[in-house]
Amino acid sequence: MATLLVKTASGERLVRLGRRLTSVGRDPGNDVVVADPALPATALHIHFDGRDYNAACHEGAEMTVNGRRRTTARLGDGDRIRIGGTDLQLSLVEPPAARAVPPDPSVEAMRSLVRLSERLLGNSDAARLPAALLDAVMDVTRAEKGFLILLEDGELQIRAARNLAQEDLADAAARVSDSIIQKVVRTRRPVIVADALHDREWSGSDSVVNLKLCSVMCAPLLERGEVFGVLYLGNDSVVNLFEEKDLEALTVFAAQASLLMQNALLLDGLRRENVALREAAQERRAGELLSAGESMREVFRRIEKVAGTDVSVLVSGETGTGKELVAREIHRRSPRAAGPFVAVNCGAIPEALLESELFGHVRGAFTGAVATRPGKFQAASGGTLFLDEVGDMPLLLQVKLLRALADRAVTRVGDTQPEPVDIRVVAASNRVLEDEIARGAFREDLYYRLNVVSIRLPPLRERGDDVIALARFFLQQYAREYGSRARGFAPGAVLAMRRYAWPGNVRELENRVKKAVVLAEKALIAAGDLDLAPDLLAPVLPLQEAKDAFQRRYINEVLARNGGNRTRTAKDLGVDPRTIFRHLEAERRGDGEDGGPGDKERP
Ligand SMILES: Nc1ncnc2c1ncn2[C@@H]1O[C@H](COP(=O)(O)OP(=O)(O)OP(=O)(O)O)[C@@H](O)[C@H]1O
Repeated sequence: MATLLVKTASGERLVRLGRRLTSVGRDPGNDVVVADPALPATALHIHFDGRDYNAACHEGAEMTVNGRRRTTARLGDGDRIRIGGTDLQLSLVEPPAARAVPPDPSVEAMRSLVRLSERLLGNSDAARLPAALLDAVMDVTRAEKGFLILLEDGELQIRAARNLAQEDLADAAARVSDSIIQKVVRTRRPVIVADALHDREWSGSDSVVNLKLCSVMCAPLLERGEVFGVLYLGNDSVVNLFEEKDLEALTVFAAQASLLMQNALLLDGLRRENVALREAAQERRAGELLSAGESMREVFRRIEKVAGTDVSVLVSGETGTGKELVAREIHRRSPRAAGPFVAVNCGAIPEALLESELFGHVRGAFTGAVATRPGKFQAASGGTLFLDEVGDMPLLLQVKLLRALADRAVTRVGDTQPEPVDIRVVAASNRVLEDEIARGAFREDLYYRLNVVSIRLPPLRERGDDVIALARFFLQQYAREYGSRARGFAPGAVLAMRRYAWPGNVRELENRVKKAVVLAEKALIAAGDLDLAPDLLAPVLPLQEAKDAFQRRYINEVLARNGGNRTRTAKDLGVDPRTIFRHLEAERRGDGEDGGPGDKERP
């Protein structure tokens, strides 16, 4: 039968060509596996057509036959193929020497090591690889115990300790000689100790004497010349067990082991980093308000200031600006973070049910009240109660809410006994509560109780480049979630997003980006994908009109911050109080309504 002599840097071996088609390459799936990094996964095929052997090299590989470059070749006896760093020689007659001469044990050991390395190549699990490596090397040496030790933060850590039965060794640290390991680490060279107890160099070492060591072999694991660990093999019952050639084999194996370990450690690090990044992204999504610019600076400052206290906070801002997210962030950073965060949308619950929803009810309090039930106040005990759309709460309930907040106690519907509750309240409204007070639709005393500190969220259109930063964040998140090919925004889309007024604020941005990402057919999302047609874009105003609009908004905002106090607002803005008065007059004429926070002068 024809044979192929495979010669690589690490040795030679003979392979019988028993199949019609024999594949050769680095991949473990080949018939002839060669651990040559210069080879592609499959480098060539040798085809036996019943009479001749024909070699065909694969794309990406370069083959020479008897020194001449070829892609295919009919092979004759003794022909030499070179591919990558590997030589292959075909023999059509089995060499008699192969049968006559007994195999050289060191070559055999080397071959076993190569085979083992090939087998271990697929093992990239940094936790399990050390034990597998030791089992493999102990298989081909006569060691009865093996240790794989890594240098971690300057300390030597035993990552695996095995016996011949492929079991973990207990009390591993007490079974190795520190002096031998230290020498290998220091000199970066392997060490063989034939009879440790009688060796002049080692017989004085405490660890050697205490452990009654006989034969030890230890080789460094190197990465770019630096030691990152050692392979340590020992036998405590036989002296002169290891010979120089065993050390050679161990050195070769240690070089392979170094590569495999580095590879596995690198992969392990990348895996862990990947998990950490994913978790960070999730956490950010769930808990953090994103902002790249200045516009939210005041919001963040206030969140930080109030989070540690128990004061009530009123969050205002248009729909979709992130009011609930702010409430959650305050809770998350507060001493109540381990307690519940309970949100109630006061505008979404029918008036008749809201009281029982908030304060709970006793059995039989009304038709359908078949059992006594706690309300959201009780559920939030020890945590934070978020009252969303508080401006939609009916006046009668506002009185009860005020009492509950003042007394820190609630009375269930149908009950007479108040029960204490320990909660912190964060309220939100997208109505301007000062206007509601002026209309007589919101109680002023409740407003002051809720608004100990106010946080106003600017609409998205006033947040400058936040719109782009948020859009990119949502794009990345949804592209990952939906496996979309979208990778970024086309310049037209960026322009359109900057110009659009975003009446639905961050929620609208998130929804538009999500839809575009899901439907994306190209890597770059265009303005049309976001449904931002030119007629949706805010018109460009003459400069004076834009200035007037900004001034109006700004004065309203400062008035709101000052609870409608005109004198304080004028002082803050550095203008005459008459300017504020004229502004309010103009506003009143503009919307045709009477009243407003400016009507009541507060101290
Ligand atoms: N700064 C931000 N960073 C990341 N996501 C945000 C941000 N602001 C808002 N969002 C997202 O936008 C959506 C709307 O936010 P949220 O519900 O907090 O707004 P809201 O002001 O309470 O809305 P509404 O007044 O309609 O109740 C949510 O999905 C939220 O996660």
